[in-house]
Amino acid sequence: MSVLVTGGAGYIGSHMVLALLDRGDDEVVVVDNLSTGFRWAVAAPAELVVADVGDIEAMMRLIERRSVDAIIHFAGSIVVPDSVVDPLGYYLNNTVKSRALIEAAVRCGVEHFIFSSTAAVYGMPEVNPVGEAAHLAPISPYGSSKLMTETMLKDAAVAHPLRYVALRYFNVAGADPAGRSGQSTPRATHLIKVACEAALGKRPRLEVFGTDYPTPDGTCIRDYIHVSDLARAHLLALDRLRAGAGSMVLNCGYGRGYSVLEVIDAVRRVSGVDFTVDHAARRPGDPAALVAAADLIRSELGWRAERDELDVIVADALAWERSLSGRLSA
Ligand SMILES: NC(=O)c1ccc[n+]([C@@H]2O[C@H](COP(=O)([O-])OP(=O)(O)OC[C@H]3O[C@@H](n4cnc5c(N)ncnc54)[C@H](O)[C@@H]3O)[C@@H](O)[C@H]2O)c1
Ligand SMILES: O=c1ccn([C@@H]2O[C@H](COP(=O)(O)OP(=O)(O)O[C@H]3O[C@H](CO)[C@@H](O)[C@H](O)[C@H]3O)[C@@H](O)[C@H]2O)c(=O)[nH]1
Repeated sequence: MSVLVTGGAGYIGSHMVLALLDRGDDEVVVVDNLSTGFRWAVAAPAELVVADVGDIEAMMRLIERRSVDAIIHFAGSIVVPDSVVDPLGYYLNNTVKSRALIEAAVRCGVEHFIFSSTAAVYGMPEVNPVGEAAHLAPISPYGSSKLMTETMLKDAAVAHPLRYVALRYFNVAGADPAGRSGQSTPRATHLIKVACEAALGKRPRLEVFGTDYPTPDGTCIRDYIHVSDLARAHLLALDRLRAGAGSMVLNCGYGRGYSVLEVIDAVRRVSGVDFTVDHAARRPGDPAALVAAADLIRSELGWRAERDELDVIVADALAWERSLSGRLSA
């Protein structure tokens, strides 16, 4: 039996492949169209198939050839502001193509499906920490495209012998502690990555988007989760599904938030570099605070955080950023 990891050449997917291989699950096949991922990010002996998850026939052939019993679906488009500019592109890549993949799974009898959802399904939550039962009101096409996939999975799981876990990631950060993978996308927009680039002189400065939010220091608060802790949550979800558990929707965060200024302090502290920080206008669509209620994932999966110190997340991200320059041309 193989695990199919879509988007396994990308940031989080490449850590998932490492987590599977590290625990001895060697039958791993990756599907990635390399639109933002990297061939080198797929660790051996995982097989990389360069294909599009929307190609239902190709997905069915692959599922049959590798006897896939579980799909972990990371492939997608991820930049929230881009989704506002190109909503139909986001609905195509995230929703329409996920529908094709789910149909391939159903037609081939794959019973276990894990989906990368997002805290963006909550929009601007009225209460923090935000629980899984909170009102779902995405404010971007990106968040809507992910919520629509959650809905398809919910309905498909009623009609077919398919069980799924939708994991709603909060802000994913950090890198493999052993230095084998990390966030590599050029022109990244994520705060910790951008701050590490500024600390290493790859950017002239960091801009703080908004200092007048109703938070203690006026900047936005987010729940940053280490990518290795997140990958481990997927392993546990996979084990639960294979053991017969029912479908679940779970937040992935630590339940603790840090402001933009606290993150900048951590990057300055860990790097020892006092890089330039400018105050800028609010970025459209940013909620003031987004922190996970993280009890359900602990009770349902027995998940425990291992790298939840902000300085550890930053140190891993910084180490990866230092090692990155030579790799991107590969
Ligand atoms: N990074 C975060 O903070 C975050 C937060 C919440 C949810 N997520 C979700 O996690 C998943 C992975 O995100 P990431 O940060 O690793 O992004 P990423 O861009 O590094 O990885 C996405 C991968 O999917 C591939 N891909 C995209 N469209 C494809 C398609 N149609 N067919 C085949 N491959 C395709 C890309 O080439 C890339 O390798 C995404 O679904 C994203 O929405 C990420
Ligand atoms: O140069 C920067 C970059 C970010 N920020 C701020 O930092 C915070 C975090 O921003 P970012 O790292 O871009 O993450 P989010 O916009 O919170 O979105 C991430 O986290 C969401 C879940 O919480 C996911 O759905 C998204 O895919 C993922 O990009 C926000 O307040 C931003 O305004 C800055 O001030 N300056």
